[in-house]
Amino acid sequence: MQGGSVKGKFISFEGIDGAGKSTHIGFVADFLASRGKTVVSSREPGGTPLGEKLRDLLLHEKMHLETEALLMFASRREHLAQLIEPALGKGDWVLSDRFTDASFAYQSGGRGLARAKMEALEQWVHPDLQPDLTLLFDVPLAVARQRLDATRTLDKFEREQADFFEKCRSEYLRRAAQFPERIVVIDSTQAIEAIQVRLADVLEKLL
Ligand SMILES: Nc1ncnc2c1ncn2[C@@H]1O[C@H](COP(=O)(O)OP(=O)(O)OP(=O)(O)O)[C@@H](O)[C@H]1O
Ligand SMILES: Cc1cn([C@H]2C[C@H](O)[C@@H](COP(=O)(O)O)O2)c(=O)[nH]c1=O
Repeated sequence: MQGGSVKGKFISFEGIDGAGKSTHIGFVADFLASRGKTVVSSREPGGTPLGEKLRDLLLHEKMHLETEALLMFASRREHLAQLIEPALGKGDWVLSDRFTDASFAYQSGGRGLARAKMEALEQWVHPDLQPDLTLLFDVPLAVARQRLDATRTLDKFEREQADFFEKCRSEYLRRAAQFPERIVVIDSTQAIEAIQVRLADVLEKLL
């Protein structure tokens, strides 16, 4: 799924807020390191100094939905140029807490921006590169809300209503059905240990 000169592997982590992505990134990094891989963990929006400034705006400022989509892809463009592509070129494994599936889920699914606009941005920003594997942590909304409420001060996205997240989740699942060779759906209602057994099984197949 990657461009010709790329040597490492690229794994993205997706799911609605509170689904449990971040909890498992450390496990995946340790698992891959134990198999001799050099691992770079990052996130979107963010992952570079400029991307982190954009993240701060995106998570805290109200803006037009097209501005939001464009800034997500601006952050992504920088992330690809500064971190993802150089790391893959060196043979490193890149783990990204979210990538373009999140834009489809949140800006198209949640906010209602036409999918064709998202596809155009994707074609512009990374026409020849997709993750080798996307782990989609899927939970019913009520479970995600309960986990979030227990832990933190909510950002702009996390304060959205239930309907918004139902639409984000539906779009994620629609994309999983569209790209079954890339996106693996993980039932994130399971206990953390059971999820890790499943992750190890999925990762073995990528090594
Ligand atoms: N399988 C699980 N069972 C029980 N609790 C879990 C599970 N997975 C994650 N949690 C807990 O849920 C909370 C949210 O998890 P986490 O931060 O990993 O979610 P996230 O998907 O990364 O959220 P966000 O996208 O908002 O950053 C944390 O307190 C975490 O310990
Ligand atoms: C990449 C990307 C992210 N988002 C949203 C999804 C989340 O609510 C936040 C990031 O917060 P997290 O705690 O690091 O998951 O940003 C989005 O709407 N569109 C995107 O492309």
